[in-house]
Amino acid sequence: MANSSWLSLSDALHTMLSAAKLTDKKETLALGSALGRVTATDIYAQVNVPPCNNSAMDGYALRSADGKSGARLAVTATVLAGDSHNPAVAEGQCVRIMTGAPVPADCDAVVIQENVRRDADTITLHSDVSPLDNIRQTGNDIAQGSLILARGKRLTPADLMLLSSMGNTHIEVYQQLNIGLLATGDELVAPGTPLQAGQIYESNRSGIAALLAPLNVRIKDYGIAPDEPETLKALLKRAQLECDIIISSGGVSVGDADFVKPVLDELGSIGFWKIAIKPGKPFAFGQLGNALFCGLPGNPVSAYVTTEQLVVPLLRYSQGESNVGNAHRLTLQARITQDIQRRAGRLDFQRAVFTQNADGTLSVTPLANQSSGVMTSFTRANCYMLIPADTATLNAGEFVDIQPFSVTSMV
Ligand SMILES: Nc1nc2c(c(=O)[nH]1)N[C@H]1C(S)=C(S)[C@@H](COP(=O)(O)OP(=O)(O)OC[C@H]3O[C@@H](n4cnc5c(N)ncnc54)[C@H](O)[C@@H]3O)O[C@H]1N2
Ligand code: MOO
Repeated sequence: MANSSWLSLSDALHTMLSAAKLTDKKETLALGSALGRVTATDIYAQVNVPPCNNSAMDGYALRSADGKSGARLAVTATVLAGDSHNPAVAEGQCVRIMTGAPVPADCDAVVIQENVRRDADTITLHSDVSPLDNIRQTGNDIAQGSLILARGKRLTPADLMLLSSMGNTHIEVYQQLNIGLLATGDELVAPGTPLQAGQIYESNRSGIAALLAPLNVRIKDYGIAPDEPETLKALLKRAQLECDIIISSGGVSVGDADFVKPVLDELGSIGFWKIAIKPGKPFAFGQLGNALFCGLPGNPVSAYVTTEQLVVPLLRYSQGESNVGNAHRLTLQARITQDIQRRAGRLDFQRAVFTQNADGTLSVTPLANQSSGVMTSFTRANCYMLIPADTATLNAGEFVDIQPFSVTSMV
């Protein structure tokens, strides 16, 4: 049943981003260590790329005025990539030139060698040549002084190549966020230990840490806390001094051993509790001293979904990344292959498999078991299928939104 006190996903995200403290601590890193970090300043091109007119092809540099089909030109010199000489080229002459070599100042075109016949030191053109043919002009990729990366850009491999192409060796980025991670629950034991009666293996921390790995944060693992308020308080008091953001899983519901919310209330403040999403309803957000606190539900699927949909955007925003807001996940449209009946009230993130049809359209089939404790359907799925909060019935053939798993939020 829907409840009017539950926030929508977008309102929850908005509240979290509004509470985020943008990091202002910067550091300078060698490019080799900067992948996935966020730029802390605007970066302007220090040089033209390419730095001089150079040839895009192997062939002959000439004056385009001489470039008529059938013309015969004398080959007077050779220029290789890396050469610095600038041979004079008179009317009726040309120079042999290689890809990447500087084009002599007297020339304004390059003809590819496939379009000439060479006899000793003479070439005959097979076709007309136009000004600037096969020339990569100075500054054509990047003009010196132009903005190439704006502040707030998460660095991709392509960005690092671009920076290197301009001669940069280091870059100013925001410092890593310190993220505290803990699991709560008396029943939990770390994998590697034999299970006793009543115990299960703790799995949420490994998945959450892996989901955060591309964000290049520093994770401090506080381990597994028992369902005991005083121990939890002591742990969170320590974590709030050591972390920018604390992420816990479990203990946020209404059971007799669910202490996370009352402890958050006592030590800090609760921003909101409960969101109209499925899974993930009892997600709690608040403040502990100077740290933000995200209390994920303990069910593994709920913890995973709320990490992806709420925690990742919060971290990206806190890291200084611009462009987090409206499009943090690519959303496509697919036709559902079966009827669905469900109880309306929460935006449903169903684990599903999408395929592409011969005509390019997409079809999507939800997996049979959508229980919040079942991770197997996650590993078999390749997308979320979203059912809007107010939708109770979907008929086969209708369009639904899907979010493919393999496309991350690095837009
Ligand atoms: N009376 C109600 N009961 C529940 C409600 C409700 O509204 N009323 N909400 C349900 C929903 S929805 C969820 S989600 C869960 C969330 O509960 P908690 O956050 O308190 O989670 P726990 O009770 O601690 O654990 C739930 C489940 O997940 C297992 N678990 C917990 N942590 C881990 C971990 N780190 N690794 C692996 N498995 C974990 C735990 O053993 C439980 O089976 O509450 C519903 N109840
Ligand atoms: O919200 Mo719970 O996450 O439905 O299982």
